[in-house]
Amino acid sequence: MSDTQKSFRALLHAQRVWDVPLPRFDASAAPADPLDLFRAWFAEAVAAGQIEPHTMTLATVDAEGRPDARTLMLHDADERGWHFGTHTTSEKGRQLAARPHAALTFYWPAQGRQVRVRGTVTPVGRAESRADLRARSTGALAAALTGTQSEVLPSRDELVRASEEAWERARAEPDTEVETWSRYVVEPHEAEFFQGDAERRHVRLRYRREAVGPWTRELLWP
Ligand SMILES: Cc1cc2nc3c(=O)[nH]c(=O)nc-3n(C[C@H](O)[C@H](O)[C@H](O)COP(=O)(O)O)c2cc1C
Repeated sequence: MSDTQKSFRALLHAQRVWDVPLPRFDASAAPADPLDLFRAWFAEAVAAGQIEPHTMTLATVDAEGRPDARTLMLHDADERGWHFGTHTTSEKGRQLAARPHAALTFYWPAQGRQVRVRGTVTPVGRAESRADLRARSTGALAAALTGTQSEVLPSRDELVRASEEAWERARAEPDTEVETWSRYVVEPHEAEFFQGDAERRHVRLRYRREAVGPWTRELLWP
């Protein structure tokens, strides 16, 4: 084994998980709707000082059924589901157009918590997508205006040029439309809340429902 490999392994194996004071989670007192529990856990993550608790992994599948995943920002969570924004023309946008199913995961290590959501993905439509972008920062609009997400970039200079133009336009025309930008909503049929435990007796509470209707709740072996 090379020295680089050895030192990498030593560093890796020195890392710890569930090594901070963790909250107790009484699953028997959990609300009937996973949205209520998500909102409560989100507020607790913010209060616990969790960095960027509004970031999540979005997993999709490509045309061959091969998984793909990336980090995105949560734009909202309401009775329709969990919302995010992206380009319809991006890799994920194309994947979702062909196979409108996704999984989301949030990881909040400050409290040893994970939330998983699975569901059907629907674009919310032009009016809401436009409002979504308008409500966000100049930087978010500039990023959206830069466009061509997931295409091959021939050089860094090209990005700088396109980005400078996009920032200028975002400042001058804050209400400008970005045709390819859409807000999407993941309509959940399953959500799981995981509370880590130092003794590895983690609590996993899964919510499931067939269609729109009441949620069933069950505990899972960790
Ligand atoms: C913290 C963080 C937040 C991100 N938020 C978004 C987002 O809200 N929307 C988005 O399209 N990409 C976002 N990205 C970039 C994506 O991870 C990804 O690189 C991009 O969407 C292209 O993915 P795709 O090629 O699978 O379509 C974010 C990346 C990071 C690291």
